[in-house]
Parts: sequence; C-alpha cells; structure tokens
Amino acid sequence: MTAPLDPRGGGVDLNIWLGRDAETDHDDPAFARLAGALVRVQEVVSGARPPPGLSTEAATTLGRVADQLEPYDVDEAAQVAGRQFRHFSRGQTLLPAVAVDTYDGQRVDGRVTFGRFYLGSNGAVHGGAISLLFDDLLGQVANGPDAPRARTAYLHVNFHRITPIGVELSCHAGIRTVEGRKVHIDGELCHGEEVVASAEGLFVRLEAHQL
Ligand SMILES: CCCCCCCC(=O)SCCNC(=O)CCNC(=O)[C@H](O)C(C)(C)COP(=O)(O)OP(=O)(O)OC[C@H]1O[C@@H](n2cnc3c(N)ncnc32)[C@H](O)[C@@H]1OP(=O)(O)O
Repeated sequence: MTAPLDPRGGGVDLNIWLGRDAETDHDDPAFARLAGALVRVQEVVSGARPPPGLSTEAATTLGRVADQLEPYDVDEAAQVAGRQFRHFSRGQTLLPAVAVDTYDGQRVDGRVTFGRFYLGSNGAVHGGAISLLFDDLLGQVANGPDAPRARTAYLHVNFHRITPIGVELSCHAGIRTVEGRKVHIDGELCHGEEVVASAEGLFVRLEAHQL
C-alpha cells in the first residue's frame, strides 16, 4: 500500500476506513504529491507578506504551472482530485486534512489542525471551513464502506467558542439514528476538553435514479 502523503509531514492512514481504496483505478500518488504541494502553497501564501517583486515572480511561476496543467482538463468521471483515498483529503485541496484515529462503522474520531489558509480573522478558523469539515466528516460516516450513497440534506453547525488555527483539535462524528433513508449524524470539534463547535446533519440515502 502506498504511504499517504501528509502535507504536514506526518504519516498516518486515513480515508482507507471508508473502504473506498478499492477504487484503485484513480489512485495516483504523483497527483497526490501535486495536491500536497498546492496545499503547501495555499498555506504559505495565506500567511506571507512578500515584497512586491517576489509576489510578481511567484504569480508568474504559478501561472506557468497552471498553463502546463490546463491541457489535461478532463470531465468529472475521469478526474483524480478528490479520489486519492490513500492520501490526505483525498487530493481535494479545499478540505482540511483529518487524521483518522478510530472508526468502527458508526463513529469516527480523528484530529485536524487548521492552518493559515483557514483563518477567518483574529486567530479564529473561518466558520465556513468548520462547516466544511463537518460536512465532509459526517458525510464520510454517512457514506461508510457498506452503506448506500447519501447526500447532505441539512447541516446545522453551532459555534460555541473561537476555534484556534495552528492547534491540533480533535474531531468526532457518530450516527445517532437511521430512519429509512434518513441518517442523522452528530459531530463535535474539540480543543482539549472543550467543545468549540458541534454539528447535526441529516443525510438522505439516494435512490437508484439519484446516483
Ligand atoms: C465520501 C464523500 C464524503 C463527502 C460527503 C459530502 C456530502 C455533501 O456535501 S453532498 C452535497 C450537498 N448536498 C446536496 O447537494 C443535496 C441536495 N439535495 C438533494 O439532492 C435532495 O434534496 C436529497 C437527496 C437530500 C433529498 O431528496 P429526496 O431523495 O427527493 O428525498 P425526499 O423524498 O424529499 O425526502 C426523504 C426524507 O428526507 C426528509 N428530508 C429531505 N430533505 C430534508 C431537509 N432539508 N430537512 C428535513 N428533512 C428532509 C424528507 O422529509 C423525507 O422524510 P420522510 O421519509 O420522513 O417523509
């Protein structure tokens, strides 16, 4: 098995617990490395105050990279971003990288550190980034290995305390109830013992014509 690429330099397994690493036709370690490099650029650019000359030079360099990649545009069925199940964030550079510690089919416990890319202001993580984390984490639990595909019908997020950037937080999600096609999932984001945000989501399992 290919070692996951951790943009923060660690090396734990993740996403594999979804059981989706069977979809190896999309596994592309070189692309995952590219996504990891882009995550690093997002992070560094978000926190940098470079001199104008360097900004101009870096913009030219990044433009050149985009020019190189643009001819390889494919439709959704063929794309590899978001399908790197052996790598952090599945190679989807929008998502914060979650390291999964435990998963039993009903509940997941993991860790996440929001970097400067996710800063709202005043040292706090942007609320939209927290909602994104919950949508994906709860969504992955809803879409576990043996479960039918499900979509978020609603996601209710409560922001209890400022969520700090640059600090390792724990994140948790677990199925509360399943009623027919409706899966209710709860989530928490904690700084130490303190719950900084919580979420409650409804995921509706799709019918054949909705896949
Ligand atoms: C591995 C990848 C993990 C990543 C996961 C990320 C998850 C996502 O972000 S998905 C993208 C965001 N979500 C979407 O785009 C969904 C858009 N909405 C839809 O497609 C549809 O509204 C959908 C599928 C959720 C439900 O539609 P439909 O299948 O027609 O369900 P419908 O028959 O109306 O309702 C089924 C049940 O759910 C309930 N329900 C549906 N929507 C809601 C809602 N918003 N609030 C409360 N209840 C609802 C209905 O009342 C009904 O309940 P009951 O059976 O008790 O009468």
